[in-house]
Amino acid sequence: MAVVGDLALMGTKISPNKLVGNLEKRVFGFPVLLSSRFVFSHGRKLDVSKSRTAIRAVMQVEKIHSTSELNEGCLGFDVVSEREVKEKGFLGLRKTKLVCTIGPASSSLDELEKLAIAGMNVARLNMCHNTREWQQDVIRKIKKLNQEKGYSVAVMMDTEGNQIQVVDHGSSSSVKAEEDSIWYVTTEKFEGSRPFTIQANYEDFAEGVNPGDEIVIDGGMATFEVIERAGNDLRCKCTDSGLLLPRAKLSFWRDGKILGRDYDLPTLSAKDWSDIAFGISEDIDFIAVSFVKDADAIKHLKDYLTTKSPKAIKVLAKIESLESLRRLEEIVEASDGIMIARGDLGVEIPLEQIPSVQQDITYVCRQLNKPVIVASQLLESMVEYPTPTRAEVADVSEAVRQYADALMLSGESAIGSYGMKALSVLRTTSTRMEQSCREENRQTSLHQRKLGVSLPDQIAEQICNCAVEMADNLGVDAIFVYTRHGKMASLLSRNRPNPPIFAFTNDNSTRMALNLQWGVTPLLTDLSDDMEGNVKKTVELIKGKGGMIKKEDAILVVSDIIPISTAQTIFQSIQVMTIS
Ligand SMILES: Nc1ncnc2c1ncn2[C@@H]1O[C@H](COP(=O)(O)OP(=O)(O)O)[C@@H](O)[C@H]1O
Ligand SMILES: C=C(OP(=O)(O)O)C(=O)O
Ligand SMILES: [K+]
Ligand SMILES: [Mg+2]
Repeated sequence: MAVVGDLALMGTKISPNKLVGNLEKRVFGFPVLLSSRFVFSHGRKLDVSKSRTAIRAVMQVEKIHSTSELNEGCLGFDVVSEREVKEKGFLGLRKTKLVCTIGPASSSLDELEKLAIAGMNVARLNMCHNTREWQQDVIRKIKKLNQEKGYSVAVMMDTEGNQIQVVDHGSSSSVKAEEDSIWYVTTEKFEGSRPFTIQANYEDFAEGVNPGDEIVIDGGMATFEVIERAGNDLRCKCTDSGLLLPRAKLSFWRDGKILGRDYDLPTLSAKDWSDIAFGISEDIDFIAVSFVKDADAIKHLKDYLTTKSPKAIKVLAKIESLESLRRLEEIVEASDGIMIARGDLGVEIPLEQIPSVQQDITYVCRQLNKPVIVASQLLESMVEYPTPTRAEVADVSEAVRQYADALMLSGESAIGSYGMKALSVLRTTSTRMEQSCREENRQTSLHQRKLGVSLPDQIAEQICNCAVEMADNLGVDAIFVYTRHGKMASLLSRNRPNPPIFAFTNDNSTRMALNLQWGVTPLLTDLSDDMEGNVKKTVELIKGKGGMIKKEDAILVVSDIIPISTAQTIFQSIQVMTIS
């Protein structure tokens, strides 16, 4: 190993241009066997308040050895990504992650495996539907497929929540409300259906509603005008005819504005807590919390999970109400990720606001480095038909262009006959748009807010920003990151690099959590404090897979492996190597 340069920088600001400039001079001047390496090191005793602390950036050029004394080990490459790399090469890997809601149409082992093969990264169980036994059976089937067949599908539980704005007309199919017909909305509970009667699921649903107010069903499926209020019940006239579906959602409007209603109900109901306990015992990976109002419920759940769950379950907040939009930043900060639940959001805010709200939420999530899922009605027509509408394809493309981390199917995969086809539309549409974004170099216009407060966090962030700029400028084939908790992988992903990010971790919950992160392929492997050894070992293991990594492929390596022993120095580094 020859140290060819040594520069000491004051503070944490390191110009990416300078790094890239140096790298180009060095790397391209050397034969392919040589690699260039930047090491930023800092001791644990560094005091953040002392901003003048010098950080040494040591530039080294070393020969990558192809040694035979590698640690024994294996590489948890899921079968789907492995096949995709072999078929399409590193740059052909899809970046946008796919979530599928599992329902009666997709719950058999066979159907689940088909979805896994077609690219499902996360399976979602909506706790509004079906029984505990059914849910348990689905979760166990997914775990079985992962274990026995080498898939890596994470499991997400989506809480029922206190869904108060739900009404039912007592029939399992839709009912048409004709213009001028008179209907009753009642809190009375009865079995079966009564003509022109809708049951509300919450006693006080009519609180504060006056005659003349409008009731809008499912964001515009049908509209009623309130004629009279009698106790808790409402007598209404249909002013815009349309369909009432089972479990329809409603909103109240006055003078063209939605009535924001503050029901004093906890975000997580007693049933939700019981479902969460069940989820922990079934080793699920994500909990998506419905109808989040503020950060408190998220913090509460995260505290609860810290004491009750042996592994790190990630908590996602669903943005689907006016309240959650008003407190967006605090909710995003408190959670591990966000779902833009456009179904209910479209009931709570005017539909025409959904596209801009979606854009705002995806932007805030990227700034605060939290993965974001765009959900609901992406390919709704495919619940019935084998092809999507052109408008649906355009909607999916736009979500990908906004760099959402993940796209979600609901009824398309839960009850539709064309779940597999819908998933393949998401796959091909996202791959196409990702390619356009790369060609246009769109990610260079991303402005990332500085996140890190402590010096180590600032260093990690700067390293990842620089690493991605280098990776894109150099046109490397892949980025390798060695990470225990996934932090560096997510900071790299946040910059939406052109090459794929392979995240090597020794923690299965990190691996599963990274399933939602744009452009990251998580791999499970044992890691040691010896970075050199980790890199050599994983490169050899990938080489051993055959047909994946080629001679002269350039790999950019980032590491944040923090030594278990606190006495040791933390090494965070960017290294570029060429495969020999
Ligand atoms: N586990 C399930 N069992 C039965 N039906 C389900 C299940 N999950 C979802 N569905 C069906 O798929 C539709 C779309 O799913 P989703 O968007 O999650 O629910 P919802 O429409 O209730 O918000 C639901 O309306 C429901 O008919
Ligand atoms: C995803 C959503 O939530 P759910 O399907 O649970 O209503 C939504 O409202 O868009
Ligand atoms: K739900
Ligand atoms: Mg919802």
